[in-house]
Amino acid sequence: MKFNIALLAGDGIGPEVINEAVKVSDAIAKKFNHEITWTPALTGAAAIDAVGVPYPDETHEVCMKADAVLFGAIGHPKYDNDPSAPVRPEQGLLLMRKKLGLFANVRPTFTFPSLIDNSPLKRERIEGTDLVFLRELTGGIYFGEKGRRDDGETAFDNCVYTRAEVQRLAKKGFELAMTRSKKLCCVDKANVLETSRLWRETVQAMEKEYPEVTVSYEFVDAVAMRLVQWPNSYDVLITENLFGDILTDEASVISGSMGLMPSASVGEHTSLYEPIHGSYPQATGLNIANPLATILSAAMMFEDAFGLKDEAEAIRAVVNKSLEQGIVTEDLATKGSKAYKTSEVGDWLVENL
Ligand SMILES: NC(=O)C1=CN([C@@H]2O[C@H](COP(=O)(O)OP(=O)(O)OC[C@H]3O[C@@H](n4cnc5c(N)ncnc54)[C@H](O)[C@@H]3O)[C@@H](O)[C@H]2O)C=CC1
Ligand SMILES: CC(C)CC(=O)C(=O)O
Ligand SMILES: [Mg+2]
Repeated sequence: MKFNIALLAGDGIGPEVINEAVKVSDAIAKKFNHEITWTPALTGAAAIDAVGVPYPDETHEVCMKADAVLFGAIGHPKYDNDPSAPVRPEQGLLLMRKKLGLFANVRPTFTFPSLIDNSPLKRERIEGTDLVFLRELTGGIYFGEKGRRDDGETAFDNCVYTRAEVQRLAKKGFELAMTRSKKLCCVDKANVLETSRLWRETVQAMEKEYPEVTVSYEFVDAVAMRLVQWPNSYDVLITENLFGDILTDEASVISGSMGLMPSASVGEHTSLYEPIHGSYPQATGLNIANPLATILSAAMMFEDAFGLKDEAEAIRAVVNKSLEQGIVTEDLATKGSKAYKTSEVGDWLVENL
């Protein structure tokens, strides 16, 4: 098969982890007789520097024409440390998600048997964890009206959801639950927020369409606690944009590193595969970032976007093998063991595929 993949490396460690994902994807393509054409495009701070905007029209065109998009990360300290910057890399990320219609961000959280002791959480709590967050990605407080009042002393960010937005995300959640253990948790703050009450009411109304699915409704603050206390009690979780963003970073602690967790952003026009982490600016250019979240995102791309399960499994298998053999970057290296460079991990995976 032939694929055209849009390649959006972004900022910070983005280009470094993307580089390794390209190496591994090309090796997989070669092994299974596929042909990949990568089309790089600008995004984030790199795009602001080059053309003044964080998600240029040309980049959007490239994404729309591609069979899938592989995304690194965006963000730069010069914007993080300047709250008054009029144009920000993150605006590009949000615009990209909106324009590509990527309303559902699938974020699996799982453990690797060889890394159980890398987690600060106790083995008996986390062993066997295998849950999936479906994070709503194009609505909520990140996209509502925001601003400052005339007094200059007051700021606001509105959280808005429509029933249709909740329904399309929840539908994916129910469908996913049907393919797994038929357990769905709707995470909200319905005791306080009107948007959460709309979420709860909408999901409750959909329950009759999926009689086999057992749905629980839990408040986000309690989920934040139970997620690290009893992660095995969850299977599929649906939630709004902000809650999903926060809870999935928290959940990455279960796996042992933020640098391990992949995701798929799916929706209307195309699908995009991205690690859940950001541009980790402290590591930029040091060749130390863990590339596995991006490589495992590429595995999700092979499976979900191209329907190539064997290729995806081959990537996951070699990743598992590398972890078992201690070929890991410094975030996973235990005391006294060697920390491999980002590019060394990629090279090892290619050689051992
Ligand atoms: N999707 C995206 O492009 C995202 C962009 N950002 C942006 O990234 C910048 C940095 O944000 P932070 O809050 O520091 O989040 P971050 O996810 O970049 O880093 C947080 C911490 O996670 C760990 N980490 C992240 N990626 C790793 C990797 N590949 N290997 C090993 N460890 C890793 C590091 O300990 C790091 O200090 C900001 O500009 C932010 O806006 C943040 C989150 C997502
Ligand atoms: C700019 C943020 C919305 C990015 C982020 O934290 C994420 O998508 O996980
Ligand atoms: Mg995040």
